[in-house]
Parts: sequence; structure tokens; C-alpha cells
Amino acid sequence: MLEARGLRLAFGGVRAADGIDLSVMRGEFLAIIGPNGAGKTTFINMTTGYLRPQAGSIHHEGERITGLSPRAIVRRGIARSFQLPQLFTEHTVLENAALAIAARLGIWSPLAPLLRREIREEARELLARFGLSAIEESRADTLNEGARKLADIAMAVALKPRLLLMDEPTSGVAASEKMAVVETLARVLRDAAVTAVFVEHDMDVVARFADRVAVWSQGRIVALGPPATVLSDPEVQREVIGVSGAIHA
Ligand SMILES: Nc1ncnc2c1ncn2[C@@H]1O[C@H](COP(=O)(O)OP(=O)(O)OP(=O)(O)O)[C@@H](O)[C@H]1O
Repeated sequence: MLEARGLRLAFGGVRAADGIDLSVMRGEFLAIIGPNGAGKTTFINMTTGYLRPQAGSIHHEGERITGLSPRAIVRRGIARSFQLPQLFTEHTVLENAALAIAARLGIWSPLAPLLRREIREEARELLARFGLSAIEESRADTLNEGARKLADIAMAVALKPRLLLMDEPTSGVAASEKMAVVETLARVLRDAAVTAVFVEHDMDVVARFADRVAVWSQGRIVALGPPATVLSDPEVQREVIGVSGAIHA
């Protein structure tokens, strides 16, 4: 699905990517963990066209995407969500979903989306999949963090990606809500056959939902494998988990 080879990017003296090699398999959920500043977001930014690597290449389904614009990359079936949700806060959840669907269809008028029945219906159906029907008429700025994250990811899913990259989908979500949010997310993505790469600081979420874990440290991948193996590695526990959160599993 995705093949990164030899990615390098430095900001002054900081090596945010220092030779990243990573293959993402079709259909898998791959978690990226690592301490603050390790270069996790930089990898997502390079893969989605927000940053251009200084060296190396990224291929998606066999085609080189290195250096393409974010819009060109979305058109190739790669979407992303950000650590801070990017919803239109003064609009309802339904309007946000409709705007994302309209954007996929190349319609940029702010009013047109909800006036078109097929867009409104698709938006309702999308929100139902995310369990958000009851709050579809609520303004985005009134949602709790779990619903806000799901609504934000619903907008990315509205673009019908085959690969979705998520930067900390559970950050800011109350501990009591977290597992329900990720369960919903995992169900929607699996049903839609979307491959997922997500940066995550909560090791319980990683242990439960990731097929594989990649451990980032100082712009490099220092461990890669199934959660049961990687999360029990003493060095990973010392270097990464001690810094970014505890395992309760
Ligand atoms: N646009 C930029 N300009 C300058 N330095 C940057 C830029 N983006 C990232 N960096 C630096 O590159 C390094 C990697 O940053 P990055 O955000 O990728 O880390 P991260 O692993 O996602 O961290 P966090 O867990 O805190 O989000 C950091 O030292 C950061 O300060």
C-alpha cells in the first residue's frame, strides 16, 4: 500500500527523518509510537504532501508520490486527520460532513452541499456509520472531544481514501471514552477496507488495535513488529513507553 525508502529531512541541525524505511501492508492498522520530537508527525507530513523530503522516496500502490501536493495525494486515495480536529466550528456536524463530500466531488460552494439531496443523504449515512446521527444537527464547537475526533475523522473518510493517516486520534479524549472512540473508528475503517497508520501515545490503544507497531526515535525507526513483541521489549519500554505513557494491559 505504501513504501517509504531512505526518507531524510532535517530542520537546521534537527534530523526529523534520518533514513526512514517503512512498508505499510494493505488492510493493516499500523501504530507509530515514540517520544515527543521523534519525527512521527514529520513522517505523516511527508507522506501527505505537507513536507517534501530532502532525500528518499515514497510509493503508493506502486506509484511514486514523493513531493506531490496535498491535493494530488488526496486524489490518489490518501487522506489524513490532524492532532487538532480541523472542523468548521460554526457549522453543524452534518454540514461539515456534507462539505467534505462536496470537496471530494469538486464542489467548493459553501451553500451547495446541503441543498443537494444526494450529498445530504451520503452525509447522514456517513455519520450513522460513526454513531454520530444523534448529534448531526449540533454545531461542531459544542461537541465533546471524542465526538469531535470522530466527526473530524468522518470528514477524512468522506474523501473515500484507501489509506488514512491519523495524528493522535485519541489525544484529548477522556480516558473513559477512549476505547469506545477507537472501537467505532476501527469498525468503520475495517468495513470500508481502509488501511490505517496512526500516531498514538496510549499503549492500551496500541496493544488492542494495532496489527503492527513502529517505534520512532530521533528520526529513525528503532523497532517494528506486532504489539505483543514490540511493547514488551525492555529497550522500547525504557526509551519510549516510560516517556510517553504506561502500559496497563
Ligand atoms: N516545520 C518545522 N520547522 C522546524 N522544525 C520542525 C518543523 N517540524 C518539525 N520540526 C522539528 O522536527 C522534530 C520532529 O518533530 P515532529 O513533530 O515530527 O515530532 P513528533 O514525533 O511528531 O512529536 P510529538 O509527539 O511531540 O508530536 C522536532 O524536533 C521538531 O521541533
